[in-house]
Amino acid sequence: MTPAEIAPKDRLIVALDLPSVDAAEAMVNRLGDSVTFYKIGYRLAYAGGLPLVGKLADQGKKVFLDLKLHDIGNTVAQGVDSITRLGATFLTVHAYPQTMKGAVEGRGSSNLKILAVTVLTSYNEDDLHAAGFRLGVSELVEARAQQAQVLGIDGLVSSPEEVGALRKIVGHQMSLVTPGIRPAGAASGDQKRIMTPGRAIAAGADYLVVGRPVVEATDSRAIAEAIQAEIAQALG
Ligand SMILES: O=c1ccn([C@@H]2O[C@H](COP(=O)(O)O)[C@@H](O)[C@H]2O)c(=O)[nH]1
Repeated sequence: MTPAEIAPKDRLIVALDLPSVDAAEAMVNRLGDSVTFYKIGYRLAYAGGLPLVGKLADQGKKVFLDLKLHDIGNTVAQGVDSITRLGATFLTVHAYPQTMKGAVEGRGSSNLKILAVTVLTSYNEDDLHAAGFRLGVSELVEARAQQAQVLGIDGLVSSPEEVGALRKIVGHQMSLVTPGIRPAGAASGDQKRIMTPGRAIAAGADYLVVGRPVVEATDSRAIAEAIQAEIAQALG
């Protein structure tokens, strides 16, 4: 499927950052047929959430496993090989060359798509410098995107602020997935590079990841559907 063929509704990925499998399943039930794509990250994965990947896939949902792997290449390759059997659509690794190379090797010819996390959306220039990087956010995101492309990575995670530049580098060969999405007026929390759903889609993002604004809402389904409507409007 080319990015242009992705239905507006399927571009919203809801982050199930919830404390238990019961809480996650209750959220999936509340969202019903409105949401087709879910993300499982640290909180749920370490609370027994990995079997939920296959369960959601059996219900026709897609699952983004956001484990942000980073280790020596051999360990990453072996870990990713195990993960190919869980039924996820996307898996994240950090965008370090050895890590990305190992992930591509572990993925092999399976259907699992590897996304490289370029620079976390909670980081700004000061945070990067404090972590010892010489490059600024946009330079590091672009350098990592070029390396990811050469290594055969399937997609990139960045903030929507970098999507325009990334599209020029990688074209439509790689999926561009953006957290750091906030509906107008929503609290940014710890996110520092943020955009509204409509602006992120207009900038060229393929998928939007939204957690707290949906899962902490009084009416999660209404918020998810409002985001999907904004996505559809931005796509024209
Ligand atoms: O750079 C990144 C990579 C991953 N994330 C994850 O996305 C969600 C965002 O949740 P919100 O509640 O909408 O802020 C969360 O699971 C992060 O781990 C990211 O935010 N930035």
